[in-house]
Amino acid sequence: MKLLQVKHPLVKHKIGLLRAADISTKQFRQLTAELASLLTYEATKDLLTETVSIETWSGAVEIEQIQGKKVTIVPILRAGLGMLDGVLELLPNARISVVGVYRDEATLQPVPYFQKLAANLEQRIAIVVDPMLATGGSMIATIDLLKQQGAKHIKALVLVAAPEGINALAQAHPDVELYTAATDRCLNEHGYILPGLGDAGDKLFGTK
Ligand SMILES: O=P(O)(O)OC[C@H]1O[C@H](OP(=O)(O)OP(=O)(O)O)[C@H](O)[C@@H]1O
Ligand SMILES: O=c1cc[nH]c(=O)[nH]1
Ligand SMILES: [Mg+2]
Repeated sequence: MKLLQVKHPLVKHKIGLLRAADISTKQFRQLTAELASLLTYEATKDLLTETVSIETWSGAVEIEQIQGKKVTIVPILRAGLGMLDGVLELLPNARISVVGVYRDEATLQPVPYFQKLAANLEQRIAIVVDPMLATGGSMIATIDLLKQQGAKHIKALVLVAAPEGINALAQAHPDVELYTAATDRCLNEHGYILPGLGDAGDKLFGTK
């Protein structure tokens, strides 16, 4: 599996701010969206362009346009919604495919509960977004579902990844590309990432 930890200074700075225990809901939301944009910039570096001729004020000019496959963004409910606006900022025409998966607190197993996917997934690059890759179960279940519906080209964007989740995802879906802002130490006995962010969904939605 291709794994890219984005080392840009802005990413390092913003992920650091996101870890503060006393962060406000507003700041958590804002940084999550900003980091999502920065990861999207990295994850779209290999999009192909083609040269086309357009009319400008000074005559015909050749410009480059993104060609080929269209994109669908796939936020995993709930916490993935916090990244959606940041991705849309750079890909404003992308279709959105929503997948609901929660992690059973006792078993840590993913429980899918919603899906509404864009059409023609086989013709699209799917960019799956979720701030946390812990055991990897939620991401793997989402990618299983996308592949069952025809998706062939999948990139996953996360803010914090645990080694356990990276290994599980690499085993289950070696063809997927994973972009992360940080790779953390390990999971605790409740399956939370250390040092991590805590519960990203609760922080984004102001629950608990
Ligand atoms: O890698 P995993 O072990 O599957 O854990 C990561 C998942 O857990 C969190 O979701 P959660 O179940 O808390 O749902 P929420 O987003 O609705 O809070 C997080 O947003 C991921 O989806
Ligand atoms: O550390 C973790 C693990 C799963 N889900 C979260 O929101 N945080
Ligand atoms: Mg949660």
